[in-house]
Amino acid sequence: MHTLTVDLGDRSYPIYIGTGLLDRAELYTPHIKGRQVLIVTNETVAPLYLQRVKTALQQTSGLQVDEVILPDGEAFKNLDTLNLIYDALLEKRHNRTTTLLALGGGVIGDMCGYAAASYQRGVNFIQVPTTLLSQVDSSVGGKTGVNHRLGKNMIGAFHQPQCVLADTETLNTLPERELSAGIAEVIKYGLICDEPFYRWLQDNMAALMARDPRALAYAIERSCQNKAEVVAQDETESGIRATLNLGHTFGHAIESHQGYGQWLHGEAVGAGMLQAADLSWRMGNISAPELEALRALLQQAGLPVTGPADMTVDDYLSRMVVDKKVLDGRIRLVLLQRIGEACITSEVPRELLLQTLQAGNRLGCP
Ligand SMILES: NC(=O)c1ccc[n+]([C@@H]2O[C@H](COP(=O)([O-])OP(=O)(O)OC[C@H]3O[C@@H](n4cnc5c(N)ncnc54)[C@H](O)[C@@H]3O)[C@@H](O)[C@H]2O)c1
Ligand SMILES: O=C(O)C(=O)C[C@@H](O)[C@H](O)[C@H](O)COP(=O)(O)O
Ligand SMILES: [Zn+2]
Repeated sequence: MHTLTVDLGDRSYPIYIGTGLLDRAELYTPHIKGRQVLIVTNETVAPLYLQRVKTALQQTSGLQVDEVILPDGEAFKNLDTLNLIYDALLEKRHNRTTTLLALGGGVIGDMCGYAAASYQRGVNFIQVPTTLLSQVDSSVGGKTGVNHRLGKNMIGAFHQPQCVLADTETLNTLPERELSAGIAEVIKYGLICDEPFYRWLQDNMAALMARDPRALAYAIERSCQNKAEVVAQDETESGIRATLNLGHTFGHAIESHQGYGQWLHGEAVGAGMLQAADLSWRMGNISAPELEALRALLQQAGLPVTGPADMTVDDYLSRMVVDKKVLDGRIRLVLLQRIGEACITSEVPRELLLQTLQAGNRLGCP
């Protein structure tokens, strides 16, 4: 097992990464302060992993262990589903010392985290991510929340977990499409802050897609290390943390326009990162061969390299103007300064943005 730390002073917490961690009672217990735990999971993950987590927790005598099993999917990441968590907490009389435990992917982690941030004005929670995307990104950093019909993650809070327990063996049951979605966020770290990792990904994408355990473990650790460093510098996104949003202004527009769940978050981010890279090329920041190499890497990872065929420029713009990074009414975008370095700008010439949005499957063409 490898242990990384998210360094936030007296709110620092560990990220445990390894195999067989779900069963290890001693990893959970130091992070459970009271006598109650509510496991939040969904109908897909519960039959696979719920009993193992319960068995581990029940080794602590006197601990009340309850569960709530939510419907599965991005379409259920909303306030209605959140209410099912509050219902369970109240019906089972959970108090302020309770601990919530998110067992599942990013949808479960974001919703469980927001329930923890808001229940009785804030209780503890633990992240047990079971998708690649949640192990490399969503379980770390304390962004929690739910979607609104008009925008992604529009209702939420920053609320850090007590620990993150990433059992990489859970990835053995993950559908191929979800593996690819997770790889999109992995590629993101290479692009925004870690060029050597980007080169490693170019050399090792076939191993990752074949779920080589060593390659996966390395990619997860390196991704978490990168994210932990950014979060430690800027927990609430007043500056550098926004770089973790590369591709997301385009990607969130795709997700909400298509209807949540039609495009997976990672798929929309994959297409969105290529749009951001196309714009970076139009701005003269990266070369045409670098743009082509990114397209090839995304394709090798099984990710889309164009947005939805039927999405118009106006469809994009009407969604992009509600992005959380908008400042003084102006869209702010994360672009590439070069491969391995991102920049945040509201100074993009409008005609270049329109060219990118119009380019469709001809990204990278004048
Ligand atoms: N908070 C953050 O910092 C952050 C970062 C990135 C993404 N997100 C959010 O995360 C969400 C996407 O997360 P995701 O990609 O994990 O999607 P997800 O949570 O929908 O999980 C993907 C699918 O895999 C299933 N699943 C989970 N674990 C499994 C396993 N081990 N075996 C088989 N099936 C399994 C789930 O039930 C679901 O059907 C989005 O809502 C996105 O906005 C948040
Ligand atoms: O942790 C962050 O910061 C991120 O931006 C990570 C993203 O991958 C993630 O999708 C996040 O939820 C997007 O945040 P939002 O503030 O744009 O909703
Ligand atoms: Zn994301």
